[in-house]
Amino acid sequence: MIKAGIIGATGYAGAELVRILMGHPSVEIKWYGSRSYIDKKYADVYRNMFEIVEDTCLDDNIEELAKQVDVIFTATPQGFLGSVLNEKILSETKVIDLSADYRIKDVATYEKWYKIEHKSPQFIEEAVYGLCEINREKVKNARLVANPGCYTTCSILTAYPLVKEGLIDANTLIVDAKSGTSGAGRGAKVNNLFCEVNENMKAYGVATHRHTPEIEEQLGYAAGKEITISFTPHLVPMNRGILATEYASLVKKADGSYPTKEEIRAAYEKYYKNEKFVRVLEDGVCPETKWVEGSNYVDVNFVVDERTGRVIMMGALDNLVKGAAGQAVQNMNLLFGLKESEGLELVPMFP
Ligand SMILES: NC(=O)C1=CN([C@@H]2O[C@H](COP(=O)(O)OP(=O)(O)OC[C@H]3O[C@@H](n4cnc5c(N)ncnc54)[C@H](OP(=O)(O)O)[C@@H]3O)[C@@H](O)[C@H]2O)C=CC1
Ligand SMILES: CC(=O)N[C@@H](CCC(=O)OP(=O)(O)O)C(=O)O
Repeated sequence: MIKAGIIGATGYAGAELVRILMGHPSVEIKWYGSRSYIDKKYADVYRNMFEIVEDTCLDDNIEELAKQVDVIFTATPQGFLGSVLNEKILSETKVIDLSADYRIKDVATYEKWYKIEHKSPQFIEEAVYGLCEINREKVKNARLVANPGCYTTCSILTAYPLVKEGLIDANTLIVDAKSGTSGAGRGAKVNNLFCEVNENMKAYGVATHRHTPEIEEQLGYAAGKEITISFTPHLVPMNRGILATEYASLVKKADGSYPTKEEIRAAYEKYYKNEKFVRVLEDGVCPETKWVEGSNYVDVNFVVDERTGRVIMMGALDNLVKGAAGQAVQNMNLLFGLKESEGLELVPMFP
């Protein structure tokens, strides 16, 4: 059995990790890390775990944890892992970080967008960006995996084939994304109170959201050049789910015509035909958050708008599963040579 520890097990992403790992046949959770609930029974923090998890919350002492487990998940706020990571930890255990501390390769970009000084940038270079469908081979040999977040996983996977194949001008990409409120975490914030969120929809972080450089970096690798995009997130009154609607200009072919629907579908099939967790929907079917809820799937599709010369791409995922804990477990499976979908055969729930 793989011994796992979770720092931040009492947050929403950590709790989803607990739920998924409880059903994983090859993993046992040895450490439920917390900051506010030390010595309290985990099932008293999350009562859905009553008579399922008997353990008590421990602290966030990552150095002690590293001696005891094969893999550590850090489901902690930005800056936590960066402030505690060291060579000894990485020599003793694998680390999968659900925060953004090791996602962005350029430390100045991280510090500018996150407004945090990075305390251990020496590990940024070796960290592998854990978007499994794209970086699978690199993940297998990593010590440190930077698990992509919810908006970014959805935004990147939705556009990736068309950027990679040069079918769209990546610099024209506009990502309009919506997130359920669990994306903001369990901590109390006025903006996330029931009366602020219910029966309401709002954009936030317009032109300034920290996920913008992450999407630009990853799609830039696919494009083979630096790109600049627009990204606007919105908060919607749902518990879970991300829906990304993405617009980009199609690149004309040598004969002056636009790529056809069939050519675009062929690009999606080329990259995702064998991907268990990316479902390219049938022609005319738009992704919906409900159809992926509770599962590790990302549903994607597109419509060619011949009138404007643009393609509209759409993607949906569950922010806590493929957008966080599910993808982290997918990465863990790769790190330990397990079947990539082990413990992740979660059927979407409905209604
Ligand atoms: N929510 C989501 O949909 C997604 C979240 N993520 C990322 O996962 C991470 C966790 O997010 P989320 O679960 O939503 O956040 P929450 O606010 O729900 O949980 C944060 C967790 O971190 C712990 N914590 C808080 N501050 C500290 C600290 N200074 N030192 C150590 N531990 C601390 C908390 O402990 P306690 O509660 O015991 O105080 C809690 O367990 C973030 O980096 C986030 O960006 C990534 C993708 C999606
Ligand atoms: C609704 C909401 O507030 N969402 C969070 C993003 C989700 C998240 O936790 O960020 P990562 O994906 O980078 O880990 C936000 O906008 O900051």
